[in-house]
Amino acid sequence: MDVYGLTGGIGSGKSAAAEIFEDCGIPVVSADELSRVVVTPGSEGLGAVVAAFGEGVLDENGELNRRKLGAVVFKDPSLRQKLEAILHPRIRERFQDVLTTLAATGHKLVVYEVPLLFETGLDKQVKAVILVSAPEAQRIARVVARDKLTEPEVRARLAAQLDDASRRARAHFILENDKDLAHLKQQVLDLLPALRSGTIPRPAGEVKDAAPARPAVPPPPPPARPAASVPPRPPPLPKP
Ligand SMILES: CC(C)(COP(=O)(O)OP(=O)(O)OC[C@H]1O[C@@H](n2cnc3c(N)ncnc32)[C@H](O)[C@@H]1O)[C@@H](O)C(=O)NCCC(=O)NCCS
Ligand SMILES: Nc1ncnc2c1ncn2[C@@H]1O[C@H](COP(=O)(O)OP(=O)(O)OP(=O)(O)O)[C@@H](O)[C@H]1O
Repeated sequence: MDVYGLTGGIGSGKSAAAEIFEDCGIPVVSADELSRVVVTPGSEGLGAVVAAFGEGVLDENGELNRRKLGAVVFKDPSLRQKLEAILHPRIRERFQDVLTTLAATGHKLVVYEVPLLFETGLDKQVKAVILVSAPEAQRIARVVARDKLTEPEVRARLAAQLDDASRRARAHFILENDKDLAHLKQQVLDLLPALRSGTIPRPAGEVKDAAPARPAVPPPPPPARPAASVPPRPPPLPKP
């Protein structure tokens, strides 16, 4: 089964692109969603988070207070790494379970939406990387408008992620999401034949760094002068 990684910085439009893939009948698994599944109340994952960060990260219903935990871990890289060390192996395990189920139901390809695809080295394990890209200011404005995070909170997450230029250099396909959703949708539709056939271009960074390619067919030699163009020798002069 072919796994395509879908990634991008915060607010780039990963979920928007994921929805379009799903509308096209391609299953999408979201690492953000799995990161919620592994900390549901009563789960072993939530127990591990509480053991590491204390009961203070739970709300009155015993659920993880994600905003509170986010405020803690995005201020301190060592605490963020501590949380990632708890959650990432559990997310990976869950993903393998979902993959097994999808393969058993006859699916040939799946899109895995992972914000930290490059940061976790997962880009090396997928068939190809699809990047959703948009200018930083636009991404911040979108997330703030979504009313989920404040601008300083978004900036703190940005700081914990790879920059977009590095992502662009390493992605096989780039969806430019700096216009409306119809523009994004058209790019996803244009991408489908390549994903279905497995035709993967080289990342822009690799192409730029590579030695100039030799022409596939050497240029033809210059044409030989046609014999007919040689003026005929004049007949020998009569002997005196
Ligand atoms: C800190 C948590 C509880 C905050 O939860 P919250 O509901 O506010 O955010 P959510 O999980 O929906 O993530 C929203 C976006 O934040 C960014 N983000 C999330 N985790 C991280 C991280 N560890 N590093 C950088 N950016 C991150 C991503 O762009 C993501 O799409 C949560 O993000 C979390 O558990 N993070 C650690 C797990 C992780 O690395 N998840 C990313 C998927 S691999
Ligand atoms: N092309 C677009 N035009 C207008 N709004 C958009 C566009 N793309 C995405 N949005 C909106 O911007 C917000 C962020 O998009 P989305 O949630 O898809 O990003 P994301 O990369 O999944 O974000 P996060 O990293 O926070 O999970 C959403 O409210 C979404 O509806």
